[in-house]
Amino acid sequence: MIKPINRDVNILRQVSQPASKADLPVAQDLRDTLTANANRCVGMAANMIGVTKRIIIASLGPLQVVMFNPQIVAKSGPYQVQEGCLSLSGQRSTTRFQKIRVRFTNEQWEQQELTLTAFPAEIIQHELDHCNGILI
Ligand SMILES: CSCC[C@H](NC=O)C(=O)O
Repeated sequence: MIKPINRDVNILRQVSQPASKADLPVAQDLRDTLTANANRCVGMAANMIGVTKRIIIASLGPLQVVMFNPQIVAKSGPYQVQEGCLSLSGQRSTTRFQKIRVRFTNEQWEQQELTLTAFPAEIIQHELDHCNGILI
């Protein structure tokens, strides 16, 4: 279901709780909401739709990838970049890493790892910050 975008910083600043299998339906809400906002958004964390669980979605090329309990297990190549966020106005400068390895649970509830670079890596870092209550 398409959900309203949460702009309440009291919720956005909370550290999200680990996700469990019971949270699988949140994936569809994230997919629907990202699709509805695809003209201005490339990724979301569950707290952006008011669910303070560690779940993110990212548009990686043509795919929308949902990750439960994502963790960055390796990173290299720091750089500065200007980013925006659907939950905030304006753009802000932040530090990201050019290359990351992310470990997560997929929608089949299997553990998976992906190595990502450049913009896909940036999206994951932005959304994972949301899970930790960190805003750009
Ligand atoms: C480059 S990372 C930017 C991610 C941002 N989404 C909000 O969580 C967005 O603009 O889609």
